[in-house]
Amino acid sequence: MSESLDLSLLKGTPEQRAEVSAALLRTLKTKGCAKLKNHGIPDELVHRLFDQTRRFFSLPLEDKMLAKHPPEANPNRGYSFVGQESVSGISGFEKGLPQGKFVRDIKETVDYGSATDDLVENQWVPEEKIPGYRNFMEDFYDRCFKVELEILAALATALGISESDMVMLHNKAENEFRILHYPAIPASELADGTATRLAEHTDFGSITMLFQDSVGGLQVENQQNLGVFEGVESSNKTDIILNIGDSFQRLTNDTFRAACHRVTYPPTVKVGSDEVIPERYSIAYFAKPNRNASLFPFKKFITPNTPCLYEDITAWDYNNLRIAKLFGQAA
Ligand SMILES: O=C(O)CCC(=O)C(=O)O
Ligand SMILES: [Fe+2]
Repeated sequence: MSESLDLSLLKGTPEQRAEVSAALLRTLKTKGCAKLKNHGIPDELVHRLFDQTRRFFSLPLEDKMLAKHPPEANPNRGYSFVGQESVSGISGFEKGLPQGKFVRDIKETVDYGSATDDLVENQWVPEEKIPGYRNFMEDFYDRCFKVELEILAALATALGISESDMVMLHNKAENEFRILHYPAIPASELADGTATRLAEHTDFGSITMLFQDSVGGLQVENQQNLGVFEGVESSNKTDIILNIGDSFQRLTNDTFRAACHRVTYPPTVKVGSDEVIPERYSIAYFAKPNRNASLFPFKKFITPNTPCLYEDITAWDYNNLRIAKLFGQAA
């Protein structure tokens, strides 16, 4: 994966802004994801985000279950234990493939939304279990929202569409924020292909901003070489790893395609060996268009040569179509 892009240049001269926006678009279109540094969220807070995440997952299971996710997809809030959700149900979705074989994800997660969301509530463990946790997470969500809008505006510039239309489409912060823990596991347990850390998938929203620790194992499909998954280098956990989701693919009428990604063996561990794959933590912020917004492609992308590929659907209906496939398959 190429160098991290310097996001602070978005606040530089008009030339710097145009240059970094174009580089962002180019990297996403070729590599499938981009790494961003100087994004405005202080390093110290990213380190604390990992600390808080570790604290949550270190709680006993009965405490984590005090903030449990319901067994079904919605409301998509709260703690999902290992095995509750499996992403293989949507693996072929973006490529129009039928549902493939079921693969278990060996991960546990917690999903949050905006603190001001009036449709669904976040699930928190009691404050005394992890003092300061809720405040920290709510603040971090808000910080991600600010960065999200800057990135979306930059992408709009690079695509030649209205920045304000793009921002308006996302101004309600109806996003999702997910902490993930992949427990340590013998490599041999993943060897027969019935289980993995996180099965191949695309994200549903507009853009995803991801933080990963230094363990490694995240792979993204190269957009110029489909079928080839490249490891995302993991030495700097304060970098944001950015990728495009399906909603953006629809809005741009496939000018921009959502990149498939997955989490598997880190580069240091031999496939099927007796080694134990170390535990891994990551945090994903899924930026989504407002629930009531239409995902119909922007006019600019519908031309005689590029006819419209998509029916009209609201962001919320589309989200629910996708998320329904994630839960309840383990039985
Ligand atoms: O853990 C990771 O690095 C990736 C997480 C991810 O792709 C997701 O939650 O959608
Ligand atoms: Fe993802």
